[in-house]
Amino acid sequence: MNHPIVDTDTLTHPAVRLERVTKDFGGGVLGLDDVTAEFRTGAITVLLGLSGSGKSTLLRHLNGLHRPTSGSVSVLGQDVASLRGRPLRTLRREIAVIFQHFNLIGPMSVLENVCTGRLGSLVGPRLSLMMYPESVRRQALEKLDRVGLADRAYQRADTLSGGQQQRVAIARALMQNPKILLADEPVASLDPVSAREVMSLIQEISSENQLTVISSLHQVQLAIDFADRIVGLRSGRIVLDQATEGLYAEEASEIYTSVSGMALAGHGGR
Ligand SMILES: Nc1ncnc2c1ncn2[C@@H]1O[C@H](COP(=O)(O)OP(=O)(O)OP(=O)(O)O)[C@@H](O)[C@H]1O
Repeated sequence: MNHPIVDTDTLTHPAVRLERVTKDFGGGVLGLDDVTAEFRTGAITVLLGLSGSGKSTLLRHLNGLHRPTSGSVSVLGQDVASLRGRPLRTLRREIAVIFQHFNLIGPMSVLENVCTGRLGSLVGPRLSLMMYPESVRRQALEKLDRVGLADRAYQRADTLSGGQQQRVAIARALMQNPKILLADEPVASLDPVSAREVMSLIQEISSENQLTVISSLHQVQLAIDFADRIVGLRSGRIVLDQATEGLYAEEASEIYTSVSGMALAGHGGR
């Protein structure tokens, strides 16, 4: 009997669900304010919003770096806030994170940096390339090849351009074989061409691996071009939740108006 290749149960259930999540940082600051949202398996969702609107706070709830003051966060069917120790580490292996500043170890080779993506599942310190099992080094080379940088494997990471460094960070993330990729302003430090290349790579990888991507961004146009859905935050609340299909460039500034609560400069700002 043939078994289905795609796990339909996984596809129909959201990878992530937040239910009435509030994060009170004290002093009257609500990082999140009664947020309810679902993030579908294999979809790319972009979080938009002004600085301080709660995008990073939301992302940090998904891998247990923040715990909600009230409400619940379910990731891959698990209640994140109830996890500690090993079960939390196990869940975190399913969740890769990439950052604005790439977080590579500059003096180390590109290949060594990619190998560190497997550190969570290896026992003992791995300080040099030769200390990684051959299978890990081979896998790292494959991931580098996937992001188009196999020819840079033995170069120091800090000699690469910003766009290339982010692609190395994506290769490192892929070493976890993650189910979820959290991207905290992944292209904020890049020029517009490199930014599009990185977003395009994330889109391809998401579709190849049914990878659920949740990314904060500041560029509405990139969100429209590369995401399935936009979630807008303002003062910790969701003020917009919209599929990008059929959304046109002219609507971009309108979206930002809803997210920021003010019109963009040059578009009738008050
Ligand atoms: N650890 C913390 N302690 C106290 N307040 C915090 C903490 N982390 C975030 N905040 C506050 O919560 C609110 C949301 O911050 P957050 O970093 O999530 O915003 P953001 O949308 O990611 O901003 P940016 O685009 O600048 O990264 C802000 O008012 C911020 O000052």
